[in-house]
Amino acid sequence: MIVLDVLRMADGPHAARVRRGMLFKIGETFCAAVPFAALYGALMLVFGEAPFGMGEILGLTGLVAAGLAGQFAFGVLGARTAFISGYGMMGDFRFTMMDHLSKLPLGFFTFQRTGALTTTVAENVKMVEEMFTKVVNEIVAGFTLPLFIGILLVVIDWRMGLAAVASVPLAFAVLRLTQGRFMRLSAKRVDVHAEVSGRLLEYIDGLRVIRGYGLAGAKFASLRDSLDTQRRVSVALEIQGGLGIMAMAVVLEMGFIALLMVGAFAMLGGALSPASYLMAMVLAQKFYAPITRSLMLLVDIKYLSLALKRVQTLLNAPRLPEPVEPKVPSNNAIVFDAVSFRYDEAGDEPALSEVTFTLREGTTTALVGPSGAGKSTVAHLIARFHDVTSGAVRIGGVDLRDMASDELMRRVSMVLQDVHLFDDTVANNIRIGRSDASDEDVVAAARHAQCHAFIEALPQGYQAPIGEGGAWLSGGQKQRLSIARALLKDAPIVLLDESTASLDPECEAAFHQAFKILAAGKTVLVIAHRLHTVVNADQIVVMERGRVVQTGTHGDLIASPGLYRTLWTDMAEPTP
Ligand SMILES: Nc1ncnc2c1ncn2[C@@H]1O[C@H](COP(=O)(O)OP(=O)(O)OP(=O)(O)O)[C@@H](O)[C@H]1O
Repeated sequence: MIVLDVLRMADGPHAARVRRGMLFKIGETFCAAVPFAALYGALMLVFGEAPFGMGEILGLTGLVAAGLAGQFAFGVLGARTAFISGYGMMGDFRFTMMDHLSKLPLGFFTFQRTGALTTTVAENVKMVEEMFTKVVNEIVAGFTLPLFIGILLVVIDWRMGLAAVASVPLAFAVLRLTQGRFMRLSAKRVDVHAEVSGRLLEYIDGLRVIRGYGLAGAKFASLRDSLDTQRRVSVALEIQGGLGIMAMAVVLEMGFIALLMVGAFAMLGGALSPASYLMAMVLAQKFYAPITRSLMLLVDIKYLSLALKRVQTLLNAPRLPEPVEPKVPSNNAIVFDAVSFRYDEAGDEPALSEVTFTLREGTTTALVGPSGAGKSTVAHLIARFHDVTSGAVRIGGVDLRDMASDELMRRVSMVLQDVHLFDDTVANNIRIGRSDASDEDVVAAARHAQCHAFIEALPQGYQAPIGEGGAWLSGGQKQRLSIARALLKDAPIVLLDESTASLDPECEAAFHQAFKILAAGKTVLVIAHRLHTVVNADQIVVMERGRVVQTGTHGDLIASPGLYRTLWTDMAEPTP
């Protein structure tokens, strides 16, 4: 039962408030029913069924005024409580979700998943928020008002009360009958919606390639297919949902016919007064509309329950486990001890097989090897983007899995090929490295990273907005900003995924100058794509198809036959 699920979700400090909000809503609807009792009294006066006097009139007027005042007071309190608890709870919930996302292995975030995630985090959570702030209380009101009116009807005449409520279970049954297909279509729509988000994300991300190959708009088949399915499912769902609701409403209103007839017979037989008959007719008008509305909301809430399920599935995705008793490394040497790793648990080819080597503290190790050899994977495992499949990665003698993730992140800086810039100022993008850094520290880091000159040349300098992704910055400028971040962070371990191939010689020189300052005294791992940049490394690890095939200095490796010497010779004598 979805309403129970919702209540279960409302735990923590907001739970009591959510329930209080519901009680206020019940109070509000009770007060809304009070004027009907007064109306009944007035009708009895008019039809001469009760003694008419000023006292009675004043009494009834007071009753209506009290009902309206109570309705207003409870209404304000209820709305306030529902909004505070609903938005408060979902605000906390969003933070929990962000925190959870930050602790998932990076393998979780494929394009399709990221699209679905955007839908879940942005839209589905918003839907659940609506449920808490508005829908649940509306349903509470939608069922309690008819309950009070039903009681009033029974008090007036029990036969009319029964006639009025007889159609309610029938309406429920009709709704249930039409629900199976509706829920199947709803589940499909939620899935298709997430798929469309993934496709859109892929489309926007690959827009340059798509345009380059003339695949823009409707020619981009996968997005078009998803949009077509979304349209078909949405139309079918609206038609199916509409049919069910209409059938249910008609069956429900048939209770009014029963009420008319039962009342008429009772009045003709002298068992019912005209005031009671008239009052029952008026009450019937207020009886069915809220039930129809509530049943419609229940259908909506069932749809919302699918959104809730997606949110719960996301929260249940397993995080990288945190140690119960975290250990602190004694130094910053890194050891790969017989590490094997598969991205896909079921896949045949491991990305790394039995990789063993040591990065001594304060030295620079270069990783070289052909494309796909596993170099980036090594760096990602040091940053614990994933956990190893077997073996262990240790820093200062401590297995990464025994180290608190905050401790690891404090120790490691990454300068990646793909520099991510946020839609913020230049200064704040550098400050990602250390959020409490002063302006002077930011400028000093930018100077050392060879960024100061181009930042100063901007009209707004360090306060210039970078724009999402930093589209107007060159590749070399982005990389140096990334070094400025790492300089500011000043972590003892630095991982550099070097892609200097895209830089012109001047930019490359500036980059290496900046990196030299960053690397001084640190334990450094450089993923090198061009061999001439690694000749001075303290150690070179040569990889091929996920294995370490050679280790040594440039001098050692060039002196003996092997992959390194082949790569070096090929580089020196490029094939014509
Ligand atoms: N996210 C991923 N999911 C599945 N397989 C992956 C993923 N990333 C890399 N791989 C695979 O793991 C292997 C090693 O890739 P890796 O990126 O570490 O190589 P690399 O040496 O850094 O390559 P390059 O020099 O081209 O960047 C390759 O076979 C690659 O296809």
